[in-house]
Amino acid sequence: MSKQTHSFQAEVAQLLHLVTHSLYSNPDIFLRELVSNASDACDKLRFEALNNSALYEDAPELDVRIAFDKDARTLTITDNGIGMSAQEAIDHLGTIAKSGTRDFMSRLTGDQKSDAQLIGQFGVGFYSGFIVADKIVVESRRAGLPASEGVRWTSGGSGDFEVEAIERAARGTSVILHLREDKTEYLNHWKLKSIVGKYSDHISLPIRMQEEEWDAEKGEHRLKDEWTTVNSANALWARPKKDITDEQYVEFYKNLSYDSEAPLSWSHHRVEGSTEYTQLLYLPAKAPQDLWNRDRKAGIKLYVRRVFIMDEAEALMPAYLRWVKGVVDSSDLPLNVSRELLQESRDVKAIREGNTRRVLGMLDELSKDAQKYAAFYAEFGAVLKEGLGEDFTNRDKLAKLLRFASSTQAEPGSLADYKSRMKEGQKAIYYITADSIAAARNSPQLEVFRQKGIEVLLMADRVDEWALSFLPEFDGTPLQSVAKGAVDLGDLQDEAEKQAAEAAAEGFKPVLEKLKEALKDRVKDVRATSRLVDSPACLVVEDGDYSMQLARLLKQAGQKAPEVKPILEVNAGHPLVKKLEGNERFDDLAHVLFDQALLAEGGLPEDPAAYVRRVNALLV
Ligand SMILES: Nc1ncnc2c1ncn2[C@@H]1O[C@H](COP(=O)(O)OP(=O)(O)OP(=O)(O)O)[C@@H](O)[C@H]1O
Repeated sequence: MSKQTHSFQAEVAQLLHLVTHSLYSNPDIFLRELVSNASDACDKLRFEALNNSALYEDAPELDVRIAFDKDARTLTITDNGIGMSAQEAIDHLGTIAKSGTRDFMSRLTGDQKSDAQLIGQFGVGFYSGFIVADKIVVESRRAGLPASEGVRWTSGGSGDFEVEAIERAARGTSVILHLREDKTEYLNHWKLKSIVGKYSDHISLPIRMQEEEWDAEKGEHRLKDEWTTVNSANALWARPKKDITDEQYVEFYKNLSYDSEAPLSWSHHRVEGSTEYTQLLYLPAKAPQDLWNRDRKAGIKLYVRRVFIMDEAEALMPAYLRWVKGVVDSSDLPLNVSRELLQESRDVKAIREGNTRRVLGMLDELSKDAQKYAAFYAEFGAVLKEGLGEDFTNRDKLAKLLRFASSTQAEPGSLADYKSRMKEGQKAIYYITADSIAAARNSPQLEVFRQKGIEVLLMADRVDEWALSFLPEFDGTPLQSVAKGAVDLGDLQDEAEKQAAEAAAEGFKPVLEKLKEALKDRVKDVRATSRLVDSPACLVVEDGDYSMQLARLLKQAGQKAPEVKPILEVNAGHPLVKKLEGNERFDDLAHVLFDQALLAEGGLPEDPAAYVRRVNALLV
């Protein structure tokens, strides 16, 4: 075959024009693309050789070699993979077949700056070479063809390319980049090695380079003869599970997470079906410092066919699982997928759902070991609750994983445990939120529950009230805050008690009216209650209102919180309340009653000095 000149397909010409006329946010990506092509070519050879081992010729060990020549200003990426015939070189390097690049082209705006940015994110396969080179020569021989059927493809990246036959003994492909004037930085061992380390470390083939040594006579660096492997050549997740030891899993986790502690557990699966990917997910033992930062990116690295694409691929894990570490390696996504595309992709959605299911499954498994699970929960329990508001599909699974302190139990337990201890006739799961578990445990609102031996869950995490608002029921039983609305213990309160309470309330009405008048600026209502036993009064809010505690939290966080006016509930049987009737210091007593209820509930009197003055006046 003599030298032939071919024109690029129109789209390629358009793409090349862009590549050669733009500035790049990240020129390093060309090496990732070319190494990935080289690795794909080796995968293809391996596959074809399954039925025809002669294709390996006398070189069964596959690798990728990166070499540079400072004098010639060339950088060469060589593989001993499948190679290309002359026709394949014309077809594959002259047209665009892959969907990713077509998609990329369709997103071009014509505005040079934004298009250049797009290229940086995408990478455009083989043509990325023109980011750094003004001429590319590809020499190749397809496995199985004789040495005389080699091909040389040459292009300056404008409208056309040349193809000629060459003699090539070695099977596979060399891509020779003639570097642009301003791209001398890539003629540097260290620079190339660091790009490989960053983007191609987990390519499972060895990527080899020649080490440099100092030639004192000539006063310059000289390349050594032997080739050393510069990547770890070890995509752990791509290996069969049975070949990986626990130590190797742990070591990989430490590299991945920079965590010095071993993970609690891990899960490694190849997911098959309409979306195919490998997931290797780890549950860390300790929460990171910035766990609470919801802007913190997820701990998942995304690979496409073992080529590193991005860190912190937040689209692959919901925010409430942002602390899970791991790797997802997709077989379906295009290599040049961008963060923007990730958000839209159906495959990514399927992967996220698969990851979520897997993590919840791992947690379910972990929860069978109460001690281990308690240690996990102490670190991550609170952030897990965010999922109630975030992931409705998995709400029931998530609810089963939650643990709460309880007014009657020494150790935190699950909602299912609570249900198994519910009293005959009890219709709700009762809970209280407060600033601390101690404050919740000693809250006056709990008195009647304690008297009747009814368990109440105690909650003191910041997210509790918000999260619980998304969990109206568990396994058919409603959840009810004991600090909201009137307390109705239903069948747990006997008829005689109810009637006695109503009668007492009737006789007590004039006092209630006076209290309402005295405290009209501070309360929404004043009413008699049967929820108190030892305390004279307590504060509650209406169903649907923010609790006083949540309003305080929001205020502390500098957020706008609606003004919550509480309801003062008083215990008509308490000696202090009995003293109110006809008392000449009614007004002072009323305010003290209110401020004490506020204190008991974790708040502070609006005017502490006035409170102290009133108490002192009553004491003398
Ligand atoms: N080193 C190589 N050995 C053999 N064939 C190659 C090599 N590099 C490129 N090719 C051929 O050229 C084609 C185009 O390469 P390009 O990088 O533009 O896209 P791609 O590799 O198909 O897409 P993607 O990078 O998204 O997988 C490849 O599909 C392959 O057939």
